[in-house]
Amino acid sequence: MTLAGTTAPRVPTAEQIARAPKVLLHDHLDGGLRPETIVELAADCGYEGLPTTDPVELGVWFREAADSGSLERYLETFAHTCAVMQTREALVRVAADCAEDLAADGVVYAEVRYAPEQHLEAGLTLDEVVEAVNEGFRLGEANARARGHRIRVGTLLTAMRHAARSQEIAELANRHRDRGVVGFDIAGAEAGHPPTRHQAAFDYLKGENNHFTIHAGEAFGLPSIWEAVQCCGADRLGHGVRIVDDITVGEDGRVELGRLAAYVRDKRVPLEMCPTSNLQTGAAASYAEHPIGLLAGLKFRVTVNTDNRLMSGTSMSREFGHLVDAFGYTLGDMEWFTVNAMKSAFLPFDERLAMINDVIKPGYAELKAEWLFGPRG
Ligand SMILES: O=c1[nH]cnc2c1ncn2[C@@H]1O[C@H](CO)[C@@H](O)[C@H]1O
Ligand SMILES: [Zn+2]
Repeated sequence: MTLAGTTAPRVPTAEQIARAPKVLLHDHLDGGLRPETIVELAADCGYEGLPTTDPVELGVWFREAADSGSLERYLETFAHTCAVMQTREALVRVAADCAEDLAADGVVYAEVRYAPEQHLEAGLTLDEVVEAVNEGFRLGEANARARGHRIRVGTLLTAMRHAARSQEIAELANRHRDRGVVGFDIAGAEAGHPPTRHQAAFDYLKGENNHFTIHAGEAFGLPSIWEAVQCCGADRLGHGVRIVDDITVGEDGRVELGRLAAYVRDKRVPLEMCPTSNLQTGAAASYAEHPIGLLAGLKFRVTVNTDNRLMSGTSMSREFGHLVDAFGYTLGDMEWFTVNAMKSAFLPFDERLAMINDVIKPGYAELKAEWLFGPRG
């Protein structure tokens, strides 16, 4: 007897991927604006530096400019988004758009990051920036709810690694803790800016029992990951793709982990992987060759993320779509990535557990059962 045709289809449809509950841990607020919002905000504040004021052309421009193969060139594009995010109204609008866009894409929980120090040009204080962004997220959550989408958004405050404000930003994150801010991050060009430059900020946050993630192992290799984990004490790694440099796969398929890779896996250090962004900055050659396939196969604590939806022309559904195409992932695999992400979130344990048991698992169970009730021949 053959069982062909009587089991669940392996590969989820694009429509199922879109409806599946998703959790996003690594998304930059200033990397996710809608092109039309940028054009409107630029007109409002008199910013004349945009390469074009046609929203469609502008979206293409960001994707192409970010497609440079270098993290430094990729980061140059943020000058335009930050330029139009300098007032309270602009920050409220961008954050509200962000929550609505993520919710419409099936994201149920997101941690969105931004660098408050990059939004002070029109006179806002650091605290006013945080308050405006939080107001925008609460508005976006409510707007999403009115359209039947459920989403919770927390923020991570980023300090720029080339600058010298990390202590101030860490204190800001601590001050706004439990009021929208769930943690801290450092970002920006990696080479020449090791995370230990910001050791005082990390030590301060540890002293306060607060949480932080560090962009590491994206443009730079193992030493940056080692410092982030062993010196700074990062709770998670932003990207962390270069951990594969400490893994050897023999001709016979035998896998050997070096000490650092073994530590990262043993300690369940979450890796915030962003496949499309890595292709653009040259950290990976193709989706099929992206280290996420190997690392997920080895059961590292891998999560799937967008990084910058504008610069990468992406969404959580698109990232999963690419991975499904490249690796044949099933709904069960998507659920594994999503539970990994929820376990790794900077939300209190009871809330993470409820998200997993009451939102994520029932959502996937329903999707997994759909094949039973579809049209039959
Ligand atoms: O992938 C990345 N690696 C390092 N830095 C990044 C990446 N994406 C964005 N930013 C930087 O983080 C700032 C705050 O959101 C952005 O302005 C950008 O400079
Ligand atoms: Zn990032």
